Amino acid sequence: MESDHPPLPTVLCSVLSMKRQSCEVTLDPGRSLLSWRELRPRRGRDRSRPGICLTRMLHRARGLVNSCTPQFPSGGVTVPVAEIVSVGEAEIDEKYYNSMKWQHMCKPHAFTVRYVQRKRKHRWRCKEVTFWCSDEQLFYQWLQALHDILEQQTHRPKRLLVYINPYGGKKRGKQIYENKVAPLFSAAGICTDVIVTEYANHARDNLYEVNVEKYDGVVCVGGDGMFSEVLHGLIGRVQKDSDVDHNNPNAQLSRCNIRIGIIPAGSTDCVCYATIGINDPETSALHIILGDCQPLDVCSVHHKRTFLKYSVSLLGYGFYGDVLKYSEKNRWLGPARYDVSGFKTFLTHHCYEGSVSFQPAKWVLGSPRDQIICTSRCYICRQSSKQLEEQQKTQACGSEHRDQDDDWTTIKGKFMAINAVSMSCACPRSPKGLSPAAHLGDGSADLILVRKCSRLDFLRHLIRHTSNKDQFDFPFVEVYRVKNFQFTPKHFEDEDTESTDIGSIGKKNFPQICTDHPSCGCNHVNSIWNCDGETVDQTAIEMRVHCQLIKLFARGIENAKLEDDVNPSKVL
Ligand SMILES: Nc1ncnc2c1ncn2[C@@H]1O[C@H](COP(=O)(O)OP(=O)(O)OP(=O)(O)O)[C@@H](O)[C@H]1O
Ligand SMILES: CCCCCCCCCCCCC/C=C/[C@@H](O)[C@H](CO)NC(=O)CCCCC
Ligand SMILES: [Ca+2]
Repeated sequence: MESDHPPLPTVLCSVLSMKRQSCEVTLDPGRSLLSWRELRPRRGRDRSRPGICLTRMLHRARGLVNSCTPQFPSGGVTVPVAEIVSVGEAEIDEKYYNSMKWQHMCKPHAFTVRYVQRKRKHRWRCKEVTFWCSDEQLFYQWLQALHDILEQQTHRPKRLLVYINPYGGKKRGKQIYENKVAPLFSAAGICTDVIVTEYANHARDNLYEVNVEKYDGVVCVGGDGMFSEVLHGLIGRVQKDSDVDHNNPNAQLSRCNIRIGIIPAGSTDCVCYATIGINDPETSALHIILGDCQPLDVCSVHHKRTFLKYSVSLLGYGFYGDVLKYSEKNRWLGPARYDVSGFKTFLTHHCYEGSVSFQPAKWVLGSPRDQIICTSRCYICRQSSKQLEEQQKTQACGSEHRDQDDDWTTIKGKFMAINAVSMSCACPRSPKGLSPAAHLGDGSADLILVRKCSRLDFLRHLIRHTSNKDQFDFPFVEVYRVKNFQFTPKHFEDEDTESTDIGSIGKKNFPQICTDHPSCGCNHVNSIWNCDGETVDQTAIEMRVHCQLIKLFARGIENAKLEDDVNPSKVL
């Protein structure tokens, strides 16, 4: 009787030589695993003369081919095919070749497998192992089998467009790419077109012109600002191509299917850190090579019916707006500019008056204080996006997104900081981020309101960003999971809100002195918005989250155990 099931792929199992040691090597296509383990050396065997045991190996190898399944109870190495970086003919260095006394053979039949090795704190390294085959036939059989199985990894990129910001962070972008990334891409057979940017917004503008279709991904080498350029270029290009008016705050934006990779070479590297778990160029390059895919929420920011910016990490007013404003003047300091400016901003201790209105993200399963961390293949993100899609289908409102009008909450007051984050915003300065339980792709943002408080209280709140303690556990801090929000500064409310000169509104208000409360610290009427590290001039804004609008070459945080990553500091 004929079976309906396709025949099981054949297991390839041979005795090969690795570092002068016999090894049983198995490729199991059914389970997509490559494994090897050393065979115990026989007593009395002359280990310095591996050539001698080749004949024995040859017999055993032939006997074992296609015959068994890998079972390595101890001591072996097993690598999922999905984590093999590349396979190729070994490049044998002369010294090793001579020492092997194999000079009599015309060519060594050896192949090298490069694969991902996990280190501490989400760091990945590319490890390599070389296997020697006893004859040419066996060598080609292995190369062919490994190439065939890697060909099935169809989600891996073959052609990438790379933008390098030579001036980001410590100005090491080019060096980082050339030394740490390019060799890995080339080993993995990835073709690249590399553009070293010559001015700010070069990458963004270029993305409107290039034929993006011919690439499997766009890579940016730089920090959050450089990522933001690529984000704006790609989203903008897709909306233009699909005739979506981005100035309409309710427009249903078209998703970008081309993935973005980030090689961290900036000052904060928040997007990279929060989606991979570390800001390490080699780790990022390996995630790109393996073809990881992490959907990411994007927030659109508008002033009235004018599009301002997109944000994926922090949209912050007050403290983080002021930090950015002062840091921009000190760019020459590199990454240290944020520390200097953070200290200065903390000392000035400004608060800002205004009103915040928002609609809660009712469909989401999580909440900002539930301590459920977003991880690889996050259940909450998958469920939330499914629910949101169904909701949108039933609304059946064509290309316009319509929110219900009945569930707005408005909060008025004086704030030290208003932060909206659509991801945790974890970064080296704050390993668990501004909102540790925020989700990368749940279609919501966490809106954190830090009301006016004493300097000491604000310091206690800030310090908790560097420890495991709950930064929301203060009477002056509130946090909401929202789908959108609007902010109107108090001074703006008093103005003619119908003014058409949008660009001048923020600038006009900024230098004014608060006459109401000369002693309360509100000596600046308005702050500015920090949108992923870029300044936004308008103070009155509205923001809306677009669920999973883009995709990154990342996989979220694997086995998120915050305790491992953060040194608990003193309770303040
Ligand atoms: N060739 C260039 N010359 C000047 N500025 C550039 C160039 N290429 C890109 N930029 C701009 O540099 C700014 C900062 O870059 P980037 O984000 O890479 O570094 P960073 O600001 O040090 O890091 P982070 O954003 O992580 O804090 C970005 O806003 C980007 O638009
Ligand atoms: C006394 C100890 C106090 C320690 C307080 C540490 C708090 C750090 C929180 C850091 C949160 C970063 C959020 C990410 C923002 C990025 O989109 C943006 C662009 O790169 N970076 C900054 O605005 C740079 C922001 C830099 C802030 C200092
Ligand atoms: Ca989110």
